[in-house]
Amino acid sequence: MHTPVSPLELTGGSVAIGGRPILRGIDLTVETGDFVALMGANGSGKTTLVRALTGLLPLSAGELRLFGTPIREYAAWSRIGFVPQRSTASSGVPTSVWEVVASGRLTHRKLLRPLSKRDRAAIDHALDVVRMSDRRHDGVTELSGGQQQRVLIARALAGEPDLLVLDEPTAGVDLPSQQALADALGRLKADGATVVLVAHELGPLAPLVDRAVLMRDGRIAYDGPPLADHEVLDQHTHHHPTSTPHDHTPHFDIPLDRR
Ligand SMILES: Nc1ncnc2c1ncn2[C@@H]1O[C@H](COP(=O)(O)OP(=O)(O)OP(=O)(O)O)[C@@H](O)[C@H]1O
Repeated sequence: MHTPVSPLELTGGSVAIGGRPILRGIDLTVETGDFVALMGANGSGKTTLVRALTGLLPLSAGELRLFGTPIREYAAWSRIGFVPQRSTASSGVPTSVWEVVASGRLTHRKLLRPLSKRDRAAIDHALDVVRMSDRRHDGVTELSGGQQQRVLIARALAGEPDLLVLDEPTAGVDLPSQQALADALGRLKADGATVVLVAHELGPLAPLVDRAVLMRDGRIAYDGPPLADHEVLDQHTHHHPTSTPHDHTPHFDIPLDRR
């Protein structure tokens, strides 16, 4: 439960894709129990950073340690739960909510063994945390986008990770579902979970976030307590925060207090 080492420790981390530098010299340490939001404009490098942090993208420079172990020696992948961006819970094959969540236990199971009592308990608990227990027999395609996102979080939770990384869990999700997601993440936080999530806007997640890491052009521009809208604007830019995505104007539309 009490991990003496940092779940994530990236020093001087750089990533280049197709020879183009995308992340430059990132220093980021996440401690046990942190609830971190990676924020920033479109294209600032948030998704690339979470992919690098979870070992999905190689570093071109720098060092990454996961739970104290250098990435090249790291093997305990079941300690990390990853919910990728805008993933769909199903690809046309009718799959039940329970099956999707149960697939999150795969890293814990011996091949071809039936689910153990412990597996079933972890699956039930994960469904309960996201409040989807009563939908366990439904097909995932019958669910709203927000409910599907909760199922994907439950799938990651079923693996009982020590670190949960989520890429834009609230993107494209209606406000009541965002609130339901925030409630689920709030229950995890209350249990001492370590969470790193990408968020364009915090919305209902704002009260949970202890630390905001603001990305700008592949670098960390700010790392500290979440700032209110006007403070962010005062500190970083005088541009009105309505610039279009993928332009090169720095914009910090982080409506922490909106809604
Ligand atoms: N596979 C790739 N090939 C080429 N360029 C890429 C690739 N992945 C990301 N990039 C580029 O890297 C930069 C950072 O992208 P990234 O997706 O990390 O940003 P982001 O902050 O997550 O943006 P968004 O909010 O739009 O998801 C962008 O300029 C993007 O075009």
